[in-house]
Amino acid sequence: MAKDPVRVLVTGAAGQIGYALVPMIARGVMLGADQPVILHMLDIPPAAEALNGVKMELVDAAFPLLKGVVATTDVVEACTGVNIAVMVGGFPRKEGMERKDVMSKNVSIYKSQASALEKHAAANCKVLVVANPANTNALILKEFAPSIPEKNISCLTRLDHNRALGQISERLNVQVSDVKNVIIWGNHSSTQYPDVNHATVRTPAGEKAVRELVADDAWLNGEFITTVQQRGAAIIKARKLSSALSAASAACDHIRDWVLGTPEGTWVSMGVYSDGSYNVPAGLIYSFPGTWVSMGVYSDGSYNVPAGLIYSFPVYCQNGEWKIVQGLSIDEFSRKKLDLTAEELSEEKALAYSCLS
Ligand SMILES: NC(=O)C1=CN([C@@H]2O[C@H](COP(=O)(O)OP(=O)(O)OC[C@H]3O[C@@H](n4cnc5c(N)ncnc54)[C@H](O)[C@@H]3O)[C@@H](O)[C@H]2O)C=CC1
Ligand SMILES: O=C([O-])CC(=O)C(=O)O
Repeated sequence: MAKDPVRVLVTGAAGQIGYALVPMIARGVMLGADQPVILHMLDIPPAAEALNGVKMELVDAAFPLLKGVVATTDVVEACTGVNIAVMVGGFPRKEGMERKDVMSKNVSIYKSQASALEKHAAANCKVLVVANPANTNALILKEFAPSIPEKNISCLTRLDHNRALGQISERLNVQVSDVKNVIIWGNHSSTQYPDVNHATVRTPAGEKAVRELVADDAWLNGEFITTVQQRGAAIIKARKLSSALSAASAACDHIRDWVLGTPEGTWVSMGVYSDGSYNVPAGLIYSFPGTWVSMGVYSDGSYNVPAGLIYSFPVYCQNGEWKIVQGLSIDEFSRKKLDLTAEELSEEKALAYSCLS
């Protein structure tokens, strides 16, 4: 029997990420090739005509899974009945503006959109905030939508996670799909910490540690980290526009894994026959980690990250829920980096709250 359509909201849908994202959703990239969708697209009145143009193109593309399109500048109409909300709309920094001015504009946008989602979205709506400052916008949304469970509110750091996978795959000349379990810790900003200490590559001889295969700690602790941290700026320099196709693709990855589960990503450990991976002797029944991904989620104090921040952690997803991967060892180098990005998020939180008063 055909599935009922899922209603997916994209805010800022007339912008460049929106333009890359909505056809992916309508093609089933986000929710699967058998999942019909109804797209809700929100933008602001000056972008109404462009938004209508996007709607016309969606009709012209004749996507079989697309069962309806709502294109509106009315936040209540946009939020009504949505099961998934991808928040891409926001106020960009303009010449001569202070950080606080940008924060203040976004705090007021996320405060009002939080209330609309809380009142009008479907029960158990899952929210992904993409617009920058993504972690702090998500935190404000959480604060002003108290009846949406905090586990349903997240921000996008999957783009950074995918960038880290891409860098390792290029460096080792291996398929990106054979690299797994990098981690992005913290803020979606240049203080984020891309961590490869638990990352592995699938090889004919089993899974091998990235550190062992790269065999260049100076690169892994230096240029690799700064390349991932500053990839957004490098794209802006090259394109004169910020990342859009990779951001849209990462947003689909984030929601897909959250809703449909991370690959072999169970949080119930399962003993399997060892093929020699991680240098575990072949022939033993041994419990190996599955594949995790990075998501910005509400900190519960795991890894001594202050509770009450939206912070990027490694997570497994199963049955529509995420869980922070526990028990990973954190060395001294990593500890400092986890703390530094947490400090920045605490400062952003304080700045955001000062804009509310
Ligand atoms: N978390 C991540 O990994 C990434 C985040 N971003 C962020 O995503 C955001 C969007 O990027 P682009 O699509 O390139 O920007 P864009 O400027 O092309 O589009 C933003 C859209 O949001 C709309 N908008 C502004 N205020 C709104 C409101 N109150 N309600 C609804 N719509 C509103 C604008 O009219 C515009 O159409 C930016 O904040 C950018 O910094 C970009 C790349 C990666
Ligand atoms: O830096 C920006 O404005 C865009 C962004 O977040 C990214 O590409 O990671």
